Amino acid sequence: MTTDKRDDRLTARGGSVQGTVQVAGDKSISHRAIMIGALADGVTRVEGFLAGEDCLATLAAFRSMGVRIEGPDAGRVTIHGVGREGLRAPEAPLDMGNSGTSMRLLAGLLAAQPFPSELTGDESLRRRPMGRVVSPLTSMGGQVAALGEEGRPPLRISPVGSLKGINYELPVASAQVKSAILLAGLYADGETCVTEPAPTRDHTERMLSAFGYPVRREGSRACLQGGARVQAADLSIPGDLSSAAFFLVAAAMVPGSDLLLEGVGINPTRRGALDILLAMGAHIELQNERTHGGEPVADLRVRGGELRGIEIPSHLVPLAIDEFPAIFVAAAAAEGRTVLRDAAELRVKESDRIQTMADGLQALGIAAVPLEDGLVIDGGPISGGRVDAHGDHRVAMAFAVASIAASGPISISGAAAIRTSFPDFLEVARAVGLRIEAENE
Ligand SMILES: O=C(O)C1=C[C@@H](OP(=O)(O)O)[C@@H](O)[C@H](O)C1
Ligand SMILES: C=C(OP(=O)(O)O)C(=O)O
Repeated sequence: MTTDKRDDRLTARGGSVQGTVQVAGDKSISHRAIMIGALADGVTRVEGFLAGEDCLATLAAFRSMGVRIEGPDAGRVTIHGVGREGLRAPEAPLDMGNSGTSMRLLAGLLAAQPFPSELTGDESLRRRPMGRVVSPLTSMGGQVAALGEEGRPPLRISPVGSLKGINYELPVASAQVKSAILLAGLYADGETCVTEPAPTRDHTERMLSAFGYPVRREGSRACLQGGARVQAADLSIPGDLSSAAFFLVAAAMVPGSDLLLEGVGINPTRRGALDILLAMGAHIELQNERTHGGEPVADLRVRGGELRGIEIPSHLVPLAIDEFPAIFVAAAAAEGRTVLRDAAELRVKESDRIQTMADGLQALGIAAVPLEDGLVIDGGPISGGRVDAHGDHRVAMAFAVASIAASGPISISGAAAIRTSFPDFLEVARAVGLRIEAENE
């Protein structure tokens, strides 16, 4: 999907971090707005939609299943819901680009449809494990086949008469797997329950409730009864803490920085990065806390100072899973050692984030030792250098902000994927004072 290579190489030359910014809309919530809005009876109006390539892949998939969607236009999207039985067979395989969320959640929804479908993606997505959704969906009676090696995409989904509800214990803490099962459960006979080994983002449960679909939460279990209808609702999507994390780190690690990030989601199942950075000594204040579209939101004021290395508590890992590239940069700039364990999931993201981050940090003179399930980083002087983001948006943005604390420019290849989650990253970064150039600009 990412064919335009103009901004695949970036050079980041440091700068400062000052001012007030709004980060892009939340990616996880934007995907779900399209999916659930499409299944609803009535018209759903969305504000704050993230027009990144991942969410646009979800949007395109629903258009090709007959859903009329207007926008995105300055974050506004209007979804003309077709109702729970209204999706039509797509004419071609659905290309989910770089987006694991799109592929896994759609696998659940499509397993319940009366038509066949196929889900494919780019080179990175075709390397990611899908057995984790194939297995529970098969237990529900679905026919989902992973056509790649060892449970990898593409996925071929065949229609079945009906699905049955299950009681599923997630073997890994994954909101994508939980959501795939719950979306299939909307169509299943009886009740579908998912138990998680640790809390994961609960945007699917919250959004279904906002669309009038009852979801029961009992401790670590989320349950719903199949067969009810979804009612259109207007939604306002908060800023993405996963995008804000790059600027939180940029500002927190350099004395003299002062930044206000407005309207950022602080859902307790997502805010692990805030708690980790606070434990590292970051000066972050949560201001003007409020609820926005069923999600807790705050303005985050962050001021630069000294950070210290910590042992990252395991319970925070799933709550900060996408923010580790940024947190590793904070650890590199911190005094002392940071140890992360219990984070093997990082190896199966858009890149192997343990290895790509360790390689990049080492290239910048930082002692970073990969573990099977984590990383040990000794903070120290960060030099300039060349790093490879391996087409991973979060790795590219992490190294771009690392330049703030580096003694020389950082040249980053494989950075075009930034458009998947934060298409205006360069504009926002420059607005706060970072000096970043894209090759051929
Ligand atoms: O449900 C979601 O929107 C997401 C869940 C997480 O993945 P896992 O479910 O694989 O942990 C996260 O890494 C991803 O960026 C978005
Ligand atoms: C892991 C991520 O996304 P996805 O799984 O949707 O590709 C991410 O955005 O960091």
